Amino acid sequence: MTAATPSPQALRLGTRRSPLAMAQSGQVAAAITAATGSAVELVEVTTEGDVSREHLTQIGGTGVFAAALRAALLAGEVDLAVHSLKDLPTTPEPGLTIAAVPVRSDARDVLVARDGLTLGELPAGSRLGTGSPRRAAQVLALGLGLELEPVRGNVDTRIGFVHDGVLDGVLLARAGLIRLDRADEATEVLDPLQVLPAAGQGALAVECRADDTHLVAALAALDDPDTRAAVTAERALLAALEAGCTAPVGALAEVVESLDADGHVVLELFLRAVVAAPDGSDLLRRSASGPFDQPVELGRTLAAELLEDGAADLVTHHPPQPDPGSTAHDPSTSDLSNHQHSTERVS
Ligand SMILES: NCc1[nH]cc(CCC(=O)O)c1CC(=O)O
Repeated sequence: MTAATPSPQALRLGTRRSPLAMAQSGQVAAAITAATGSAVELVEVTTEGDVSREHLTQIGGTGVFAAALRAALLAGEVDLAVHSLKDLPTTPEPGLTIAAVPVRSDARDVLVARDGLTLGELPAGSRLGTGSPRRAAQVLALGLGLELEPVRGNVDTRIGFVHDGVLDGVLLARAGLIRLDRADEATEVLDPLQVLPAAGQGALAVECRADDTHLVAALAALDDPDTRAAVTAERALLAALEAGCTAPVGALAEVVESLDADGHVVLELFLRAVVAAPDGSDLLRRSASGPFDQPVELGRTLAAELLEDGAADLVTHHPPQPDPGSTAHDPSTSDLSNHQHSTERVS
């Protein structure tokens, strides 16, 4: 994807320069042009997350990708930006609005492993890379004896670790592979029954200045109400849990048809969630459904239930106490779980 020829009338779409960001920005730009007839040019915005070689959890986590794009929007340097919703902090940015949530791609995670292997086929001791405490915890909880290694870098870099034999596999979002036209490289699509995706995974947010009323109205053409309702429920759940717990969270809401008391078909949201101890030693799973038009209430209700179940205690999971005075190494404070104790969430 290359930047369009600059044109004074074109809408300026601020984007990170990673292949995935360029792909999804280009796809949204094409959809805007198709829906509104407006030309859209891509304007590269460098973010700290792209420049730094530090592990993402050490430079402030998920918000770094969004922050520079939001600053460029507020400064009037660009007119709109496309975010991966799962990378967008749950707190709204004053002065900006999410004008469209386009139709969601696949929300699920995938495994890209050597020799076409699935999780169940990988031998115990196999090493899997992920930068996501959520993915690590849920895969560890399967009890397969797999080892999880923190990795970062773009999709190409991470898959490269498998091709180069550095790792036996990596865990990624299927949506990213689809947008890069690489979905066929996955060796297994992980069932949400076992690995729930991040809140908002697979969905995009198109953000612009709230007072840019013409653009807000034009972008509404790209909005998908089902996706917006689902990710609103997932993000309300995440926001409510973030207030009281630092453990990794997975969440997936789907629009389902249900029958009301009179036998009429009504749309509902079905929300599933997991909160996991970072070492996978403990997981809380719950689901709930509610009216389509009350996604925030659904997310908050399910979060409250998970907190009642003890979600806030999961990150400080205490294995059986060693003998008093013992300085035995606690496996939950290994290098990997220290990364996972970050209060910032990564995918
Ligand atoms: N954390 C980085 C990130 N942000 C969005 C996606 C994929 C696309 C999406 O989930 O919308 C990815 C890559 C990945 O997790 O594999």
